[in-house]
Amino acid sequence: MDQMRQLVLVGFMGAGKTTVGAQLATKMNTYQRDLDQLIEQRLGETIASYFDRVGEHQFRQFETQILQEYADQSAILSTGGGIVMQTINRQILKQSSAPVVYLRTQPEELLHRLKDDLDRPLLKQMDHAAFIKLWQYREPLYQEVADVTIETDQLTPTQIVSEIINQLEMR
Ligand SMILES: Nc1ncnc2c1ncn2[C@@H]1O[C@H](COP(=O)(O)OP(=O)(O)OP(=O)(O)O)[C@@H](O)[C@H]1O
Ligand SMILES: O=C(O)C1=C[C@@H](O)[C@@H](O)[C@H](O)C1
Ligand SMILES: [Mg+2]
Repeated sequence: MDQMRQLVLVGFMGAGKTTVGAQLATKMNTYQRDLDQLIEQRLGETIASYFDRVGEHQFRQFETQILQEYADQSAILSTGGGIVMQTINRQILKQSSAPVVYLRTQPEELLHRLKDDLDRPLLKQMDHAAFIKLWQYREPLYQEVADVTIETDQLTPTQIVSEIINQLEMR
């Protein structure tokens, strides 16, 4: 794989975009950008606090603005779990020169991974049934933008990194 080859990671919250993105960057000797972190840096505020203050609609508008800025700029771009909710974001991802990798994880496994996590605003508002419903709603949207899908349930982040590199090299 080229040293600076670009790649975008998408998937539901807890799928491992931030964790896998960081490991991929080390392995590929390049850098990772995390869209949630870029948003927080730009806002000077956590997403959780911004969400509470202005609501989801305004957060999504800001998310699109930052995605537009970085979609073609970053070596490895880890996106937020809700990036596929906006049609315009899906267009940006499909038009990006970077292959889009969907980290696909079953909702039960995600709930297990996130059980002690209080930082994700949407998680705070949802019971298990609502979480599964949102997963089912988003699933085809991730598939729509993905060039490669990796089933992550049974894999460690290190194994996922190897699988991504293998699959991209085979393309
Ligand atoms: N393959 C994996 N197996 C087990 N645990 C994992 C795996 N990938 C990530 N995790 C754990 O799951 C949690 C969520 O991971 P991470 O923050 O990378 O998800 P994310 O996709 O970036 O979520 P978000 O969309 O909310 O930013 C972390 O505690 C992380 O250590
Ligand atoms: O799934 C979602 O909609 C979100 C996931 C996080 O990455 C953040 O982008 C934010 O909390 C929204
Ligand atoms: Mg993340």
